[in-house]
Amino acid sequence: MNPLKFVKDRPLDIIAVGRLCIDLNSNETNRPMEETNTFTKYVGGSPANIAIGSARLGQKTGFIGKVADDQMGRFITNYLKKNNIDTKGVTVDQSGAVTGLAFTEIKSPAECSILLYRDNVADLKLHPSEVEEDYIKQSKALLISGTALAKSPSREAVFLALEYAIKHKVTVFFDLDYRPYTWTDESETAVYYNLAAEKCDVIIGTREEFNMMEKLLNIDESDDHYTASRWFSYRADLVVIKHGGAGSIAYTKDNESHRSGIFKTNVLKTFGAGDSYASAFIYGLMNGKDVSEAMKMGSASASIVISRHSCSDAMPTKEELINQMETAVYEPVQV
Ligand SMILES: Nc1ncnc2c1ncn2[C@@H]1O[C@H](COP(=O)(O)OP(=O)(O)O)[C@@H](O)[C@H]1O
Ligand SMILES: O=C(O)C[C@@H](O)[C@H](O)C(=O)COP(=O)(O)O
Repeated sequence: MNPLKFVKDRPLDIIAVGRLCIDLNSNETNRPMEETNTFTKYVGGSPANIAIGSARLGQKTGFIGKVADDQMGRFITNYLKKNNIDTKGVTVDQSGAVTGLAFTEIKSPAECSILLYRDNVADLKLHPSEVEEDYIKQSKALLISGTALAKSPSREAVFLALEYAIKHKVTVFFDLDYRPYTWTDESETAVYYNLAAEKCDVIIGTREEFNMMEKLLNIDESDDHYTASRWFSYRADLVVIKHGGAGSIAYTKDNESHRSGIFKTNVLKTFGAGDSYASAFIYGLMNGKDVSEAMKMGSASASIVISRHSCSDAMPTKEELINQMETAVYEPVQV
């Protein structure tokens, strides 16, 4: 069963809002970053990865974001265009802001970390005046990403995008994407995450991200069902809680639950799992799949991306995704 009803006949399937950054992934693996010397540069940033994944699957994809006025900003914009992503909503910062960098470390397949350089980044300077209502109303869906709530004016830009989406019946997906580095105060984080989540139709996050949101309200040790049910009294129709290698669980407003296992894979690194899961999960829901099948698509996409070096570059095509679902070993859920 798919609880979502998307408006039809719009030029775009999905517009992502948020950061466009650079991933610098260590080429030397199985060692700490202190012992690595070379990195490969990829486009990064959770919403950027999800947008690239969506476009790779054939979704008509747009983006609302801000890039630095430098070589990195141009590298990013060119890459989006090469991946058939509409960049009308991407503006260029003129304040001297820089591109966020994510240095990634692969100590072992299970022990990866991300070192974020995010001071004075262009993506958080996205201004409400740069969010176009006429652009958002051309899309069936909008994806927002939690880190864009970390600072003004990006925060207000996201809330304006949410208002436009609601006004024009654009289905809103919220990928929680909690990066503690980007925030200064956990209660501030939780306040804005909760306020944004009230306006969203689908909320996707890990158990830890939902715990952060609930800690503010002195809700400790809640379970996935309680977490999901909190949001059905607002706009949410679907809440997904991800549990890493143990799979994921989704709850719908009509009290159905769906569990998805994982696809066995040769894990090179674990980051990229969430973004690839989100892009294929959303693709499945927008292309007539029921929740369980869409979750399996998300899991299959994640299993491909964590076996590869990058996130954005590694996002699978439709053919790769179908092949993975047909050939990889599926391990039933453990959550
Ligand atoms: N070791 C793994 N092997 C196979 N699939 C995995 C593995 N880790 C995560 N996944 C898949 O990726 C999805 C998202 O991973 P998770 O780590 O929960 O999200 P995030 O990357 O946002 O923290 C999981 O629900 C699962 O389908
Ligand atoms: O989101 C960032 O700024 C870093 C990403 O580009 C990076 O690829 C990553 O951490 C992916 O995160 P995940 O998919 O949530 O594991």
